[in-house]
Amino acid sequence: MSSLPIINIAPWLPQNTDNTAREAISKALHAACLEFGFFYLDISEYVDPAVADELATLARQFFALPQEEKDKISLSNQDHARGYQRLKENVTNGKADNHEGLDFYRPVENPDKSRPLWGENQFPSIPDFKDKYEAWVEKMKALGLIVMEAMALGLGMTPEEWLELRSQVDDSFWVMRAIGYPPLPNDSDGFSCGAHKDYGCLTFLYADPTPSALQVFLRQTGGSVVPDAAGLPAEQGAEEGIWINADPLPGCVVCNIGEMWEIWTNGLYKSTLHRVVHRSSNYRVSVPFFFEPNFDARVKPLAAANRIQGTTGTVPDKQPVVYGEFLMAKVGNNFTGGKGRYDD
Ligand SMILES: O=C(O)CCC(=O)C(=O)O
Ligand SMILES: [Fe+2]
Repeated sequence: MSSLPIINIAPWLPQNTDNTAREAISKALHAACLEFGFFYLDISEYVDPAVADELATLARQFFALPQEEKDKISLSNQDHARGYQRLKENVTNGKADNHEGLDFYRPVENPDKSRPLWGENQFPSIPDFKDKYEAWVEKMKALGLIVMEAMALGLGMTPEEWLELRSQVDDSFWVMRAIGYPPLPNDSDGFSCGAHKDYGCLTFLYADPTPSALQVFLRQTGGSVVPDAAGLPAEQGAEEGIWINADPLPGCVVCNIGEMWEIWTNGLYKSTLHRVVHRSSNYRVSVPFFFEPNFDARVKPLAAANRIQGTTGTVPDKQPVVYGEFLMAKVGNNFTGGKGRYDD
């Protein structure tokens, strides 16, 4: 059992126009982001859950291929970001993660694989794979804008303020991943995926039904400091709280906010640590979609957040970032030290 809220996005779908219902959802999003930074988003009225299942099945087919087949679309053929990444190639907090992955990013004009992040996506030659994944990307991009608008209202933004925020996310530099997790060996002191915060805007995670794999760190004053936090940035490692399971729920994606929301809200909303510890005997598959700001978006504290904070005292403004520069700094390590995307 977990205590993360379940929020149904249905009232915000274009065909539904009941403003009272929309406001209630926006309030629920605001409360969830203040308290957890994580929630279940019920999208069963938006997509047929069978479509998400198909993505997991396709990913499973790919990961089941012989190693040399998978290596044919290795990220080292490209910009070291787009493509297949072997088991344990990703490193978080100094430890190899017990997963393999396949990453796709927003296509770029004039691709150049010698430039970080600027190469071309590589799709497996499994029938339907490319079409089904591209269709999901389109669905999730549209969902990103819907959730952002609902959150803007929850934060008390005016329609004009929303339009300005919308212009920062309307050409999202999105990332789509398929991740394959063999069981973590019992004697391993590592993680399937080490504790990290997502660095962008909104993550929509669909995972197969495997329970007790994804864990979310609930901040609780008086709880113990982050266990197993070795290697985390000090201010994160010093947070107090407990780990809870965020098991998949039918019809829902697990949604969490990334570090860009911390900046937009000047720390009012916190991006939350999570990790994967998969010790059951099956091969687990998850397919997160990362809805991110535009590459050139200048992300800075929003006036609406300052209005809320103004009532509780003065909070120093967080430093603005240009999303693309922030992203390059995050993944830049991949290209030099062979470090992974979750490393700070
Ligand atoms: O596989 C999961 O459940 C979570 C993956 C994750 O946190 C990520 O890719 O950022
Ligand atoms: Fe994550």
